Amino acid sequence: MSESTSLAWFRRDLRLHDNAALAAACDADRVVPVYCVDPREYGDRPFGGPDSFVFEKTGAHRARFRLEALSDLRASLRDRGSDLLVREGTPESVLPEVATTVDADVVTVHTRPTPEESSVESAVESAVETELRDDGVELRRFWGHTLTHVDDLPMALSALPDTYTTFRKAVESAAEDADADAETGPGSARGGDPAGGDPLSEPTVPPLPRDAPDAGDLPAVSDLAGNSDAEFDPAPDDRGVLPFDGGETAALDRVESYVWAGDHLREYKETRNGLLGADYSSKFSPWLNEGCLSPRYVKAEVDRYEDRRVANDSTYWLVFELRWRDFFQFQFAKHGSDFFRREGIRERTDIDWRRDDARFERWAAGETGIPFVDANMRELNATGYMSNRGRQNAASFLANDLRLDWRRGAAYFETRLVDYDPASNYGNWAYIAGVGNDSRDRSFDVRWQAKRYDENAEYVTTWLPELDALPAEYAREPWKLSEDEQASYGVELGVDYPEPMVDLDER
Ligand SMILES: Cc1cc2nc3c(=O)[nH]c(=O)nc-3n(C[C@H](O)[C@H](O)[C@H](O)COP(=O)(O)OP(=O)(O)OC[C@H]3O[C@@H](n4cnc5c(N)ncnc54)[C@H](O)[C@@H]3O)c2cc1C
Repeated sequence: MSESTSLAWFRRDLRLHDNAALAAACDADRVVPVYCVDPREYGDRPFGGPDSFVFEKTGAHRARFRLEALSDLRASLRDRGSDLLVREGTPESVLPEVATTVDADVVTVHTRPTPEESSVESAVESAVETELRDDGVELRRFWGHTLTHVDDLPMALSALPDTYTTFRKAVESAAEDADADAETGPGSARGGDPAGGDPLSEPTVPPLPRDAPDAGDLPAVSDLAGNSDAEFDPAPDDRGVLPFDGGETAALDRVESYVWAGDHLREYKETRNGLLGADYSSKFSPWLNEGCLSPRYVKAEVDRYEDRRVANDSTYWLVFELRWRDFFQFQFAKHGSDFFRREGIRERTDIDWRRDDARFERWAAGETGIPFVDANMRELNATGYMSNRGRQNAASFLANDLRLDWRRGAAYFETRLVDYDPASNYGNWAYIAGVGNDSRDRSFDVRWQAKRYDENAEYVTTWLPELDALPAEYAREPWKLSEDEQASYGVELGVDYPEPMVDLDER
């Protein structure tokens, strides 16, 4: 009998642990792991219909992180006698060719609910059907990037509640019922993934077949993100919260150091709104979004921590936040590309969104004259990361104070964020702009927020050293300085630091 062969198509699931697609691929006798560097994910892209603008799809921070993650995955596979084939090209052109070369029977992949990702899957599916029909090759999709498996949702996707609290309560209660079932009897029969809520263990990956083509080289950051990040300096900025090394190895190290060695999980709920330093929040997001870390693995570590150390509001809250992540993933599965419309899923046509390139550029560069917004934008530009508190304020300022098309801000985040995910990013932006999953006013009073979360102006002066000489109140609100005070502190508004773009007193 001839041996069976599978292609394990890696995308944003760059890990060996809890990887349903890889585990299924490893049921075959021979496995060829492949990654496609898809040119559509890089370079300049238009966005937004008639009023369209151009933005760079993947900036240097995320490109760097992704390449490190690929290199780490390749090293792990090589340690196990396998390898990772890396090809530049669209998956629908690369995969049929590799499948033919190694005589594959099946291609396994993790499916994604977001429109661009799922259209690539469809293109691969039809290429495989058209080109490899006589060979009987099939594309098998697996769900593997959320905490709750799609098959375990307590409702159909079409009936998914559009408010987070209703969603969360339903999912929490279903998870409790499943736990009770697991304790009292046989597990429920569920398709797709044998593990239920538990992470899958790493499969045994067979050696790379001898007839597999050459593994190929990884591209350089400059090959992928050469445009708007011409000044990108791969050396980490020492003001950044973490260096964010890409890859599963660094991801598991971060879980170990945040949860166990540093013992930070016990106070996560109290510290999570911080702005400075490595440990006010988990910083798991880049690894979760490139798939170096599975959310089910994180939840299993939280459970273990609750058993061994403490179960409190903080341990609950980390999982609560992971459910927010799930919420937006499932929302995209329900509403699809409606999320990218300016009117959003709520079809709001009553907001007068403006286009003003100069004002947008000031926001993007961190030159608005509002220190709390500027410091956050400069952190994003320098490091690819911004805290959740910062994202809420920077997004709200663009959407609700400047009233610029919120999607342009979201697209800017898409370029820059090291942890960008379409559902988390556009879902949160739409929410704050008032066109997403909440009918309440979600705008932020940026002055109040700065006072509440950066009272001593430590954060703003870290990223705006030109305000360092000022007392905290003025560093937060430099427009209050009289001319005499500007002279005495040596900070001239309009010269050393911009005049504010809007009068926040008129809010
Ligand atoms: C305008 C805006 C854009 C955003 N864009 C992204 C994005 O592209 N990618 C992204 O992962 N997160 C995004 N977020 C959510 C959140 O800001 C980040 O997940 C968080 O700051 C990452 O840091 P952390 O891992 O330390 O978070 P923690 O506070 O430690 O939270 C743990 C995990 O929970 C998840 N999470 C927490 N808050 C949210 C949330 N509001 N929505 C979805 N998931 C959440 C993340 O996976 C995070 O890693 C955005 C938020 C806003 C307001």
